[in-house]
Amino acid sequence: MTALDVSDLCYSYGPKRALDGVSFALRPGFTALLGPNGAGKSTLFALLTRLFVTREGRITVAGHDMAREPRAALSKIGVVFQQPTLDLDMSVMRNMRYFAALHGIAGREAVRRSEAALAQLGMAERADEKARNLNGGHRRRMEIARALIHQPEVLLLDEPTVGLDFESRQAIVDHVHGLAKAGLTVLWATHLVDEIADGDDVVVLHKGRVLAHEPASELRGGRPLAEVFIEMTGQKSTAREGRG
Ligand SMILES: Nc1ncnc2c1ncn2[C@@H]1O[C@H](COP(=O)(O)OP(=O)(O)OP(=O)(O)O)[C@@H](O)[C@H]1O
Repeated sequence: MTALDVSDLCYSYGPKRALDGVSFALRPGFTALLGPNGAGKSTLFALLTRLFVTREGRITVAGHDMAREPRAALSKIGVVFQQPTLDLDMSVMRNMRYFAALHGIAGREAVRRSEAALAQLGMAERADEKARNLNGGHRRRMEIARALIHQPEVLLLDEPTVGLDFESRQAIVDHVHGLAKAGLTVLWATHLVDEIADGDDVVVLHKGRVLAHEPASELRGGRPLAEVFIEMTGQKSTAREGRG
């Protein structure tokens, strides 16, 4: 059983077909959802987190059908959206505990899990700092830690490094690869090929369709991934966005 299985998923905004028969099954580890702007990545994430609902196609999370057992399915998903959603006036730990409470986790257990999740992102020593005082990279790492608090099987991240400098991006990419190596199923939406390692799987999404799903090393076949991406989509991956 794969942790995330998407089958024949379709979604339209009025006459605009945003997803058109999207299917993939993820194995544990890091999968990049690579697509240019407008490919349908955010629409897919909205369906995977049940912000949007569709009758066309099926989503299964850890064996739970999203349409028939949404609670069970959602309890297995951790998500980091593109837009930050922290309370800047609360400390890191308070943000974590608040989120834990939303999952019905309180008291010592909430503290224990918060500390463990923060440690996984190299944020343990910042637990007492106010979120407002953190830099952008640390805020993002805290949001990722927060998404792990209910111990999901699948972690979804929608372009999590947007707006960050090169070092912050790299630290986040490395941390999340570490989580994937430890057995988490990660789906990382991006249009930046330099966030993808050769050992990662890649789902290439373009105009609402899956053009490829294979390990990065096979997809690029000895060529730079950026070149293959441009060839497939006709769009440039702005690999150096945020640098300098
Ligand atoms: N509310 C909407 N109404 C109409 N069309 C929409 C709406 N939201 C998205 N679309 C269209 O659906 C398609 C997929 O958009 P989506 O935002 O899912 O892509 P994306 O890959 O996440 O792109 P980006 O990286 O720019 O967020 C695009 O053609 C977009 O213009």
